[in-house]
Amino acid sequence: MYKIRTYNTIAVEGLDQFPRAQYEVGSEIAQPDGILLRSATLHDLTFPTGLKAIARAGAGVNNVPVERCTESGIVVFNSPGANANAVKELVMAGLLLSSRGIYAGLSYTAGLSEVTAEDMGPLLEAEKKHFKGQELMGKTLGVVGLGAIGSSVANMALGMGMKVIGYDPAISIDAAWRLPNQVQKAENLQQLLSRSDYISLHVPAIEATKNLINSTSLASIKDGAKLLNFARESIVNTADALVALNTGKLSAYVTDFPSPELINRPDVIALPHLGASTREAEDNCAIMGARQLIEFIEHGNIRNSVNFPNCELERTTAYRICFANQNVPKVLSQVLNLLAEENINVVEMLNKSRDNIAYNILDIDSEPSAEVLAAIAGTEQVFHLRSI
Ligand SMILES: NC(=O)C1=CN([C@@H]2O[C@H](COP(=O)(O)OP(=O)(O)OC[C@H]3O[C@@H](n4cnc5c(N)ncnc54)[C@H](O)[C@@H]3O)[C@@H](O)[C@H]2O)C=CC1
Ligand SMILES: O=C(O)CCC(=O)C(=O)O
Repeated sequence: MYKIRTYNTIAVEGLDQFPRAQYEVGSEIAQPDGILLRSATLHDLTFPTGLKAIARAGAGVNNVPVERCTESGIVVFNSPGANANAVKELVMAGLLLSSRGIYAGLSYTAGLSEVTAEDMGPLLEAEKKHFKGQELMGKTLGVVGLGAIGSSVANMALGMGMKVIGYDPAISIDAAWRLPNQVQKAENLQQLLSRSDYISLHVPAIEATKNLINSTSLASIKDGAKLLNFARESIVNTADALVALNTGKLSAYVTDFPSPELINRPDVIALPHLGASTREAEDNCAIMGARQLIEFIEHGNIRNSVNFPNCELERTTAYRICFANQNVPKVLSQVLNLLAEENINVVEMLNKSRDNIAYNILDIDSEPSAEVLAAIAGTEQVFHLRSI
């Protein structure tokens, strides 16, 4: 019986992927083979013995100690693109909320319950001047990070008649293909900031993006620009953003990651991390995460990992060995020799590497003995071995 520990509320559609005859799934499981989670932080987790993989039902893995997982041979997955549409739609709402008097107007009308039907019309017509906004059409949106969400946001904005400028120094080939050619390329962040009426952030929370938006970068923005942060709190220096709001340099800050000093300001739209909170996105992420765990646990296949090479081999025999090693010469040949000494034939194999990790899937024609498995596990540079 395999065991999956869940953190956070995971969509039932994802949990239903685990056949209950083979899997026990729950939030109280102590010695799991796999973990399926959303935003819960695992940084203080002591890895339970036997933990093989962690699947983040979502995009950002800043809540997972990825480096420590790699050192312990634990594969970490995310679900790329699975919630991109949900975030894009909320960015669209953020653009509109920061441009039109929607929130202030709603608050105003909510206080009119005592006004008579006769007085209502004239009153609204007299007061609406307080809630005038601006249109998005013709304005420039700067998109920082052109991955799954950023490229989708860029497309949406073009569809709304905006001009779009994008910045992503590490854009993937797939993401570049997804981008319409109307998206102008910024040579650097400063150029993007200086040309944008709206700036939307879609980068991961990593060391390189910490405080990406700070007093120095904010100095480059157009007076009165609006900033949208649906990425992570750490990407914007809140104190510096507040100064920019107070001086009018920024006219609005829309954030999915508010801190206390941002609450109850008319120029801040603060949401409780709602970017991916749609039924569709939660289903997509949970299903993707669950399937990735099942593939890995049952077959050693790796799809959408953030720390191991992706490596998938259709199963050709009843016996499969999967192992990871430091990406140096001769390790694979040593393992093949150990198998050959036991007269075990390799029917199919796949070897993939990523940075300093190599991962191997070997379909073999007979069951490996405990001795040969121990010899492989003891091979220098091998740090993860399973016989499935
Ligand atoms: N508010 C919410 O509920 C959600 C927030 N997110 C956040 O959005 C982030 C992005 O998500 P995806 O687009 O799905 O990820 P992605 O991996 O598809 O795209 C991220 C892009 O950022 C680029 N990038 C990295 N460093 C950069 C830098 N310094 N400057 C400019 N670009 C840089 C990468 O090259 C990549 O193209 C996630 O890491 C997560 O933190 C994601 C989903 C939901
Ligand atoms: O699970 C969630 O609601 C958060 C999603 C998110 O932030 C992400 O996918 O990076």
